[in-house]
Amino acid sequence: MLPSLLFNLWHIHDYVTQALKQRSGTGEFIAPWITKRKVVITCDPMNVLHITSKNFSNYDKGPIFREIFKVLGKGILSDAEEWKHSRGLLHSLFKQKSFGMFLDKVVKDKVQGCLLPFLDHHAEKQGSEVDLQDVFNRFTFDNACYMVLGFDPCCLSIELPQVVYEKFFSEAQVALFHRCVVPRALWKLQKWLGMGKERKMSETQKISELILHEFVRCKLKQCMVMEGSRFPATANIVSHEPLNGSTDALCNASNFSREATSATTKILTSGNSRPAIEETDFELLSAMVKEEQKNGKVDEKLIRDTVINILSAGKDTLTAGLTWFFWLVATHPSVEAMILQELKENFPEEKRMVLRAEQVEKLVYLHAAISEAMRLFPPIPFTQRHAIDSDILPSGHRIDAGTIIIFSSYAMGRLEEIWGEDCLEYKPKRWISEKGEIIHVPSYKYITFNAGPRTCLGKEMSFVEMKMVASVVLWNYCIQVVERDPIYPSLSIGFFMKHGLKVRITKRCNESRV
Ligand code: HEM
Repeated sequence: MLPSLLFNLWHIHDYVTQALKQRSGTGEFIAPWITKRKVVITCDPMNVLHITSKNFSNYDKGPIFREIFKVLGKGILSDAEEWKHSRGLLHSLFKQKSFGMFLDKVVKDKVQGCLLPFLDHHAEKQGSEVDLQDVFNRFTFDNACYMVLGFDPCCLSIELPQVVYEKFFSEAQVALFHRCVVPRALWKLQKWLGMGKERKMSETQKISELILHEFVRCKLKQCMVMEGSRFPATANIVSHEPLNGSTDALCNASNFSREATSATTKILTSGNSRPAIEETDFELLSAMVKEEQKNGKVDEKLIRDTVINILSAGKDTLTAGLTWFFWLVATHPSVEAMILQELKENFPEEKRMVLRAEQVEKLVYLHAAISEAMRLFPPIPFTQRHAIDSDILPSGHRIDAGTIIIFSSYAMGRLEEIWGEDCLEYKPKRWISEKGEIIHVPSYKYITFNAGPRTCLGKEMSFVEMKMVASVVLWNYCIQVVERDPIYPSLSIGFFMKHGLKVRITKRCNESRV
């Protein structure tokens, strides 16, 4: 299958969807480059239920995932004890009311302070093109950093500055996807030779370790000072150097690292356009340190890995989700009209429509429009698992120990059996019941946020953030897609648009809200 796979790589998700359709939802093949293991690809909801929930303990991320995604370390995106520990920790933090309030404040401040001024600026320069994907990428990165680390790198500003860390974060996505599809020996060789995407990859690893190493260290020190005698003796902190050596050695390793060092220094010492973290704020890194302290041990590396896991889990997914959503709305005027109608009915007094988290809960149609966009274009289009022991799937396929199983969320979102004959159409109404409520679709059918014990921890906050952004942007601006570059996904772990989403923005007048 390799020649066919490589030939169809540019539209891999549609190719897989078609192939699965011809095989009643599940196909298997031997992948010689993955040590002759069997790979099973499925979009059968019963198989997905089995793997993610019913026989959960038999399916982990496995050694191949760990090798490919080594850059993510051993936090919540790993297996076994590290996963359990990190999941418990994050789950308890995310459900706290103060975290919800902090999220609301962070997003609202960023929308008001950066996103709206940026869009106003471009709306005034009529005719100027904006890449909305890039805008959302910067927006979500700034928010994620502020929420997790308590600093705002200010990637989203009118000058669109190059922020080294963000740039390499995005490049790592492409390199990781490359590792998933090319023979292992090839990417290993490229890594050894320091060539191509692998060169970028190792630079990314160096910089993320460098920056986070410094950051977590700084934060631990700060926490010690703030908490005084209540904070742990240093002996309780399990300390680690970055994987690739000491900070100094990293700085000397390449030009890139020197660049990174100055970026780090800048970040650590200044550059915060938002008010500094206040006492009542709930920045995750400090909250994690405090929570770990209650358990008697602060593992610096685990905290660092958890931080990088949250940054990568939360940033690109939201960027991809927002980008495809805005493209679909801009190309479906009837959906846009319904969203505006709902805003008008629910918030007749609001001028700019910068809503709070509790306000966006009322927006059922908008919720449906976002769910529908992520059905057709799931921000994580496929998920991989590894079978620990042999098993038989509900579809009858035999699974040997060590088999890799991939479930395609993209194909599942386009299954006629689940969504009906019009499954390829963008129809938010399919999500709304006669009573006007959101119809619950079980997560093993709508797999966008995964299912079972490893369901996404950020699902609710993602809807809140996306609704806050969508309501204010659609209310205030008309978005016209520039029809020049074709719209199709890039070959990346995150489901981005290959050429970005180029649009022209104008201010919306009252008449166009009717
Ligand atoms: C539209 C936005 C999002 C989508 C579509 C999404 C989707 C997913 C998916 C499919 C997984 C499973 C990945 C796998 O097991 O291989 C996952 C896991 C996870 N997500 Fe999200 N995610 C989104 C946003 C977020 C945000 C904003 C956060 C947090 C800030 C977050 C935190 C997590 C975490 C911690 C996990 C790991 C859960 C575990 O393995 O126990 N996600 N997400």
